[in-house]
Amino acid sequence: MYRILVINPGSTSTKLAIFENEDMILSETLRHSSDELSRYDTIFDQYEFRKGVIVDFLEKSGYSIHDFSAIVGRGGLLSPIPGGTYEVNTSMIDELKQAKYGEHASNLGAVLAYELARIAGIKSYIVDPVVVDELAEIARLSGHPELPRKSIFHALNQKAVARRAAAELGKNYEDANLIVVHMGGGISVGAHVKGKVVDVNNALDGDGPFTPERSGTLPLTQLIDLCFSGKYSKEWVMRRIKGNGGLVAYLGTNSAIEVQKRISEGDKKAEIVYRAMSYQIAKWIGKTAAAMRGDVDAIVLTGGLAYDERYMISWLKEYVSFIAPVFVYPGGDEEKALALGVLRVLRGQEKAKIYSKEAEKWQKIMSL
Ligand SMILES: Nc1ncnc2c1ncn2[C@@H]1O[C@H](COP(=O)(O)OP(=O)(O)O)[C@@H](O)[C@H]1O
Ligand SMILES: CCCC(=O)OP(=O)(O)O
Repeated sequence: MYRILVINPGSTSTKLAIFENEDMILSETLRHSSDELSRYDTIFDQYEFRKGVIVDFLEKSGYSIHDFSAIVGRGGLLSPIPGGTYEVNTSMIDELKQAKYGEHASNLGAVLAYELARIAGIKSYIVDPVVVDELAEIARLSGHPELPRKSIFHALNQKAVARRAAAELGKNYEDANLIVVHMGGGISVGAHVKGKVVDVNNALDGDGPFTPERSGTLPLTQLIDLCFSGKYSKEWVMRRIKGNGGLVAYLGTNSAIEVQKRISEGDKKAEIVYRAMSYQIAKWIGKTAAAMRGDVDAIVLTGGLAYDERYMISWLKEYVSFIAPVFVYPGGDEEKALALGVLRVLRGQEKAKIYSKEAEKWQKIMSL
């Protein structure tokens, strides 16, 4: 029997789980408020805080770090690579620590898994990191050659729930056309065409609907004016669009649970802002349906916000049900997908990929 520790750092949460083979025997989600996270200047500054959450979880549940066969973390901002299970290595860790490809909580997944695995003398892995890139050539153009579009999204959960939806439709994932919408701290809307995510908004960098903590796409020239007004630093502007944008900017909270409560108590501003977020998500779904020429088998809604049947899900259904049937998978399958990715490697069904080799191969293909 293999016992696997799963570490999933999100922008608003840390999710932990313990698997014995395919079975999840324990799990916990710790939610982090924007105030709590605003104490840290960089993602790496959160390392001790997030590690403390894991140590507490293990202590509470009576496990030691020596009880595991392997540790798997959510994969962060690396060079673009194909999907799969990767063994964590030092070149990956160096890039994540330096935030070479940007700052996001998922950068801590590999680092935490690696450091804890080192103590236990076992291996650590990541699966389908946020930089999985399957974009169609046409989707890479932004409107200016110096600013190509990038594939940064909830690849792990998008792929996992897309397979679940395809199975529900009686199809193989490789034969299905799906729009998958992950709604967490960030929001990504992916066009899954026959097993590949051929288009998706960059969920991290100012592209897409606004989210619990991000601004999404902003009016471009107004943003440029703000940046050059002389009043703000680059760091300040970055913070305003990532971490302090979206619900945090309008309502002072990254918690949709809190926003729902305010709406049910009659708070009109909370209702307008939350409705605007659903309206923007719906517009991205419509735009993605057009990119798929309307050939959509199902729309899949997932992530933390998909628990909100009363407002978010019912509003979205009003807007987009005309496109295709809507499946709702609240939360998602991230922890299971991480554990299964590692199990395939431990059982010898798949070889773990090597990060630098895959990144190099990808770069060669892209420069053809
Ligand atoms: N039961 C729920 N009802 C409504 N919103 C929820 C619920 N659970 C979580 N959320 C909201 O989902 C968002 C976080 O989603 P999640 O997928 O856990 O994000 P992340 O992994 O980015 O931290 C938060 O705004 C949180 O308040
Ligand atoms: C970096 C893209 C994935 C993302 O936005 O994750 P969170 O929802 O955890 O912030």
